[in-house]
Amino acid sequence: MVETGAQSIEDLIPLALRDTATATFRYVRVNLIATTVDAVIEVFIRDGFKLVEDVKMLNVNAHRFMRDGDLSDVLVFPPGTVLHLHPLYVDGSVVLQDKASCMPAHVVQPQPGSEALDACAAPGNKTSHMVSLMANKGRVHAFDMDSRRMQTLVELTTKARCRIIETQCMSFLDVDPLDPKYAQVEYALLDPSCSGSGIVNRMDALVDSYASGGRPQEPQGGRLAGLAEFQMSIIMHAMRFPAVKRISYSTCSVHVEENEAVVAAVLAAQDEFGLAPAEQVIPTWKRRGVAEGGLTPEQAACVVRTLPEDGTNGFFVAGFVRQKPTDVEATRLHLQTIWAGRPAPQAASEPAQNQHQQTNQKKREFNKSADGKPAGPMKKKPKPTVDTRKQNSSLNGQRARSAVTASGPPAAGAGGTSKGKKRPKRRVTSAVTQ
Ligand SMILES: C[S@@+](CC[C@H](N)C(=O)[O-])C[C@H]1O[C@@H](n2cnc3c(N)ncnc32)[C@H](O)[C@@H]1O
Repeated sequence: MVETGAQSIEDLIPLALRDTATATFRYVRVNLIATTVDAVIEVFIRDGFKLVEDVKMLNVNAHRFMRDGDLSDVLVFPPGTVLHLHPLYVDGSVVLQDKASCMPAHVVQPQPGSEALDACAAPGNKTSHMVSLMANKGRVHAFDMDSRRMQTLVELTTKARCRIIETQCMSFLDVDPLDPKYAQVEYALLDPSCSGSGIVNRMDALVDSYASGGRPQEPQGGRLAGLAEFQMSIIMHAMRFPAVKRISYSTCSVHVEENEAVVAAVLAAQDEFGLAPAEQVIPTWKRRGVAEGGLTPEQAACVVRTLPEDGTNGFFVAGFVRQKPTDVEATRLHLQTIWAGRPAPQAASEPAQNQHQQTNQKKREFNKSADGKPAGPMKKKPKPTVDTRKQNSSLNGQRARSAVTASGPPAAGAGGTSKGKKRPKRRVTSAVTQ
């Protein structure tokens, strides 16, 4: 970017392509690290824009805009509004991000001062959104396998003034959930590679989501099945972090196989997490999931779909919440023992020890391998296999029976840990602390 003299990633897009990127409304996410929604509204009004209350009044020629009715930090402009040269965008006070892509951070709801992870983070729009909601306080662990996209994440989140992101260029599936470093991680945003079939806005296709480069393609043959297995393994892996209590799972795909069916398969494969209730998942948004792929109508009402006719890209978001609280202190004590290589310290009390044993028992069950043998909860790299006790998974019988493994990329564009390929070394490409 520096070499080309571009000010932002959108500047790298040929002008001809920018003209085609006007199919949907233009959404402006206010970066709460830098400013407030009211302050941004004032600036636009000073610049000659009129604040209106009805979407029917949005008209590009009349310079109008409005607050978004579902997301408190988002403003809506008519299709075709050119904002990438606006000073608020250039200085990082606002981010140009499709509304649907702003939903996951609102579903995961990370609190200021807490710890969160972003499993497939680059180029980082949702990572910086979480940091904005966290008021730049706490820690966000951002993982991505693609070093080029990770570099973009570092640039974009630096521009957005994020100071609490620690990036690691590696497969999320190789991250050890029991590493003490992640013992406080309570929130997980999962936006893994997908078919990209929901993307209608060329600009978003180029700067925001889907896979690791290339164009969205119509899925062929088993590609969707491979993506679904990979997506499920990412969710199951995030569920192994002991303190994680809230997860958002999203795709920019319109296919049931990557959306409702993956959620149904995850619900069938474990019982630590359930679906977040509808009132916690963008409750004002009318379009919900479809009762297909194994989801009941009640479950489908808990997840969100968006379509181009809603003025956004096609997108899907689901929230998972831990059903029972984990005994984080017991887990921490246990981890301390393992990592220090010395005998277990006396637990604070007998009940805590019992609780701790129960927690491990649960984990052993959770980590059971496909043949039913315990994989061992304290393995350095626990295999993200899916417990196959509940084989009536709706993902499809074949897949549920074979259990998801994360040992190889399911299809071109999706990223597991590549067999036969050299793995990217686990490394911290940038660590920014407060
Ligand atoms: C849909 S994009 C993420 C977009 C990002 N969340 C955002 O909003 O800017 C999916 C990302 O997952 C990454 N990825 C694929 N396989 C991965 C894996 N096993 N571990 C971590 N990241 C992976 C890809 O490199 C790609 O950057």
